[in-house]
Amino acid sequence: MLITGAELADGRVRDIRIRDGTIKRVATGLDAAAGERIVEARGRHLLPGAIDVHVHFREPGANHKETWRSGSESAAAGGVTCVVDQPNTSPPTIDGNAFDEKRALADASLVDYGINGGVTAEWDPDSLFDRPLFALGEVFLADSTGDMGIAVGLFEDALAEAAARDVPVTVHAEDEALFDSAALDGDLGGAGTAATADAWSAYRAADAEVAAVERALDAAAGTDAQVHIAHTSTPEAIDAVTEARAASDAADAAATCEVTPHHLFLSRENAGRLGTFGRMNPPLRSEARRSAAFERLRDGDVDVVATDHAPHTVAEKRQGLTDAPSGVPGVETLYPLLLESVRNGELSMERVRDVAAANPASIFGLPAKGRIVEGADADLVLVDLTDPREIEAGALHSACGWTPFEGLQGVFPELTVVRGSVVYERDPITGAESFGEPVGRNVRGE
Ligand SMILES: NC(=O)N[C@@H](CC(=O)O)C(=O)O
Ligand SMILES: [Zn+2]
Ligand SMILES: [Zn+2]
Repeated sequence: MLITGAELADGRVRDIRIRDGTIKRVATGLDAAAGERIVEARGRHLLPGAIDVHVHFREPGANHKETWRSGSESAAAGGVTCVVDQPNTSPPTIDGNAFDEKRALADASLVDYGINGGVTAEWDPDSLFDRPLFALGEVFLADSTGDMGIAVGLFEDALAEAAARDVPVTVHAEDEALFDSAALDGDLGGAGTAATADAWSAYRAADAEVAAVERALDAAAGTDAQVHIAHTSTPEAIDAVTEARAASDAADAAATCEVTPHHLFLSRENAGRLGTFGRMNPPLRSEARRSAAFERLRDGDVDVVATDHAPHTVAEKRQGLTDAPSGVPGVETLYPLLLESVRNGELSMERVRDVAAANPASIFGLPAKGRIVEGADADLVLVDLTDPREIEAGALHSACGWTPFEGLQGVFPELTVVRGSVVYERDPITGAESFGEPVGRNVRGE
C-alpha cells in the first residue's frame, strides 16, 4: 500500500509505503509500484494507531456485554490498533489457566492486544508470570466491577513480584475507607434514569482517590516496580504522579498515569443527562476538576489517555443507582474526541499522538508501535479534521449499544490499518479474518 500526501502530526506532508506489515518508507515523491494499492490522502492527517492500554472486553464470562470480536471492531472503527484487556473477567485472569483461556478467545480480535494479569488473594503468580503477560493489573485497591479489591499488604507483595520480573503494574487507586456512605442514604430514585450518578460522585469522593494514589506511589518508591496509575480522575492525583516522577531517580521505574476521555470531557454537570448511565469508578468529578485535568493533559503532565472501556448493557445500566453496574464504553470515541479538541484548537496534534500512541508504546515497552517511522509496525489511522460527526450510539460497534458521549462531536477515522492490513474502512469489514496478535515485552522469545 502507498499512502500519498498525508499530513503527519508534526505538520510534515509525506508519502508512506507499507510492505510486509511495516512502514517501509516515509518520504516525498514516491511512485506506486505495479499492483500497489494507492490511498490518496491529500488534506488528511495520518496518525499512529491508538494504543488503548485499558479496556474490558468481557470475554470470558459476559459475552452479552462485549466480546473480543465486537470490542475489537469498535476499537478498529475508532482508530485503536492495539488494546490491553483487564483481568476482572469471569473467571478472573489470576492464574496461568485463566490467561490461556483468554488468550485463545482473543484470537478473534481484529486489532493487536495485550492481556493483563490480576491480583487477588487467590492469584497464582508463578503460573501467571510463566505466561506472556502485558502487565499486572489493573490491581484494584478498592472493589469495582468484579469485586477484586485487595489489601495494601498484598499490593506490596504484587509490586515485589512484578519488579523481580520487570513487568509494569497498573493500579485502580481508590481508598474505600474514605468513601462517604452518607451520600447514598435516602431516596435514590429506584429503577429508571430519574436517579443520577451525582450521588455516586459524592460517595466515591475525590479525596479517596488522592489518598490511594499517594499510598500506591509511596509503596512503589524505593522499589524497582514500574507503577502506572489507571484512570486518574482528579488534578490532585495527576500532580501526585508528577511529583513522584520528579523525585524518582530510577528513570525506568518512573511512575506514570492515564486519564480517561470521560473524565476529560464529562463532569458532574452531565449527571442529570446521564442518569445511572453516568455511574463509573472512579466517578465523574466537578467541572472545576474536569477542566483542571484537561489543562494537565494539554500541558504534558498526563502521560496516557486510555478509555477504561467498560461496556454494560442498557438494561443493566437502567437499574437503580445502587444496582446499576459501574462503567462506560469508550474505545471507539477516544481518538474522535481528542481530534475534535485539535479541531477546536484546544490540543495540538502532536500532544494527541503522544498520549494516544507514542507514550503508551514507550511506557509499556512496544518499540515497534506508536510512531510513524521507517521500520515500525504499519498501525495507521487516516482522519479528515474538516469532517467532524455527531457521536451516536447507533453508529458505534460495541455490543453494549450506548455511549455517554451521545451528541458530542467527534472526528472519526476513514481508514484503520493494523500491521499493513485494513481492519476498518468507514464501514466495518464484516466477515474480515481475525488479525490481532499478542504484544508486550514479555511476548518476545515466546
Ligand atoms: N471503571 C468502572 O467503573 N468499571 C470497570 C472496572 C474498573 O475499571 O474499575 C468495569 O469493568 O466495569
Ligand atoms: Zn478500575
Ligand atoms: Zn478498568
